[in-house]
Amino acid sequence: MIVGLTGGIGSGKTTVAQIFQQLKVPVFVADEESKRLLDTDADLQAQLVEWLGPELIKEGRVDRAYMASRIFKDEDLLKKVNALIHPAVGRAFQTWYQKQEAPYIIREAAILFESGTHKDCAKIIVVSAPEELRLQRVIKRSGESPEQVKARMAKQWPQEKKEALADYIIHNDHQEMLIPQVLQIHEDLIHIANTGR
Ligand SMILES: CC(C)(COP(=O)(O)OP(=O)(O)OC[C@H]1O[C@@H](n2cnc3c(N)ncnc32)[C@H](O)[C@@H]1O)[C@@H](O)C(=O)NCCC(=O)NCCS
Ligand SMILES: Nc1ncnc2c1ncn2[C@@H]1O[C@H](COP(=O)(O)OP(=O)(O)OP(=O)(O)O)[C@@H](O)[C@H]1O
Repeated sequence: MIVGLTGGIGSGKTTVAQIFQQLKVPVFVADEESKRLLDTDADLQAQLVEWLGPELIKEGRVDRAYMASRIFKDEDLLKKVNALIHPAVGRAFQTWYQKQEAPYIIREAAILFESGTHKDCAKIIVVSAPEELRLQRVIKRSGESPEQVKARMAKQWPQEKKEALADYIIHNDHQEMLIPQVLQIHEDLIHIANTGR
């Protein structure tokens, strides 16, 4: 059974995914696979250089900060990049998924809904946190400016739209503890995987 895990930038998906991993639930992380492809797929790199220019490659690797500075302010470019990378990530997921034997697995992606991937998921978990807190977390983690982080946020669905389609919502706002929320969802998912309801 495929369970989608999503939430806007800085909501805490990765933190939640790590708790599921500790419960021995296999987790596929779309951001990580996307990074691996950027570093290793020569055809993908060549196409990106064509669109973004030779400045994209620094010391043999994709300059991620440069790529972010270009794609999140250019709607057409972002669409093209998404259309190039997302199918490749989807293929990697299928290869990975074939090998899994756990009752359920987690597919983590920031843009699960935006990319249409939610359609492959039996259940969906959305991690939510107030926008200001998400903004501060990401600025602290990445050193990007508020404007840069807001540009990425603007390319993602609003949190309320995601919450409306969620089977489970995890609140990561310092009001509720994360681990008990994850444990309860895990128990429920194991039950569904074993009984079909
Ligand atoms: C532009 C890149 C190189 C910037 O790398 P960086 O290390 O700064 O960010 P990272 O990949 O860790 O992503 C951090 C967060 O940015 C947001 N984000 C990334 N890509 C996108 C996108 N295409 N649309 C909206 N938000 C995005 C997500 O919230 C994500 O969790 C990278 O994000 C990228 O290659 N994006 C395009 C491919 C993509 O969609 N990847 C994400 C899922 S497959
Ligand atoms: N409950 C929390 N308490 C304190 N810090 C937190 C909490 N949740 C997340 N953070 C921190 O906020 C930052 C963003 O969290 P995380 O990386 O899990 O978010 P994400 O949703 O995966 O973001 P992205 O979409 O950018 O990948 C991280 O630096 C993380 O350590």
